[in-house]
Amino acid sequence: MTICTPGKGHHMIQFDAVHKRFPNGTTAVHDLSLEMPEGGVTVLVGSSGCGKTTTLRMVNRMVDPTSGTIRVGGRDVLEQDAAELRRSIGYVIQQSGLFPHRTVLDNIATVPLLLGWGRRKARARAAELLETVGLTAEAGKRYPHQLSGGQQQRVGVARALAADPPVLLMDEPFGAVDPVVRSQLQDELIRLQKELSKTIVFVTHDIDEAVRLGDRIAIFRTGGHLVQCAAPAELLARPADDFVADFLGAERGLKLLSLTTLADVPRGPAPEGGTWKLVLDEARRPQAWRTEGAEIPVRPLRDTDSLLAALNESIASPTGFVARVDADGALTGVTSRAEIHEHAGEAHSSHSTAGAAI
Ligand SMILES: Nc1ncnc2c1ncn2[C@@H]1O[C@H](COP(=O)(O)OP(=O)(O)OP(=O)(O)O)[C@@H](O)[C@H]1O
Repeated sequence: MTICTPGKGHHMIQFDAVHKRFPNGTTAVHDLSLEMPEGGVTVLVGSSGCGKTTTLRMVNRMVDPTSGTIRVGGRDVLEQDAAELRRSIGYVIQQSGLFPHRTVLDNIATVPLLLGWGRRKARARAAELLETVGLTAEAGKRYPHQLSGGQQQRVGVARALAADPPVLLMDEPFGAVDPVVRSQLQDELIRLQKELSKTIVFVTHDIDEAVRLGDRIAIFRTGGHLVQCAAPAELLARPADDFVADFLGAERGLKLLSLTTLADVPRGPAPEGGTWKLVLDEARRPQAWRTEGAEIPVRPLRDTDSLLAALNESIASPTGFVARVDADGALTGVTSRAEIHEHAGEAHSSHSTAGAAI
């Protein structure tokens, strides 16, 4: 049995020896002990049918466990009224689950109204949340089918946040949108989470999404077995077994580089007198690489960009150099392909030999 205990912080959600067997004999979750830290994102991943959704739905009692205990905020969920518990936990699903005959604003106001906030206050809160999730006031007057898939998902997130619940359950929330919109929605969630620090349980099939969003990732295999639960860097550097390694994919080394920033990689002055010259504007912002008779665009990187982005840029740049800039876009120096390569190798081996699971 894999037990996941993430350090000393407070655990908002605790699964203790939880088992779920459906009446038809299917074991969806097998002897699960898992703790989810307060204010952190725990991502549940694994192949289809491995029990992720069932695990998620046991948190708000949409499914009850056959045995074992689940606590939210220290309280056994089975000792709480199911409807009340559900209203106190935000829930976002793949198809947004919006009421088709209610306006977007009224959809978002659903839980506050159920909680007896009164129409005016509930709508004011809904209007505030529309803005929080990046939608216009005008969108609030429309009906769900008049929005794009990505916009509907934003409304789903706003609705889940309406009563400011401490816990959010998100079941493949971005599964039905195209990759560009998906990436935007992930960015938005990261931004929101920095502000709101909710305890989030997030189900996905997509390991890249898990690595991007998760503070911790729990990997399940068929039969509802938890195989490994760790911070993304730990998981990528030291998969517990072949199943996890296969699930992470052949590019797990590159994924690991996506978690390391460029900040510690040294930089030097831009090359002078060589084949390529870096053209700057009056604010020292890089404009292009220039060589005799040609100019090619430059894509400068900041210290907060990842080593993976740097590696990619160093390969794409015919000069072999990556231009580095500060927050205002002004040049701070350049780094060569060789240096980036060297640091990528070091970052990889330092993760692989780092201490025990965090
Ligand atoms: N109400 C139910 N009755 C019987 N079996 C069920 C029920 N709900 C889920 N199952 C079964 O339990 C197992 C786990 O299902 P679950 O939906 O939790 O998996 P999942 O990992 O979320 O899958 P997916 O990624 O495909 O959504 C599956 O074998 C599924 O068929």
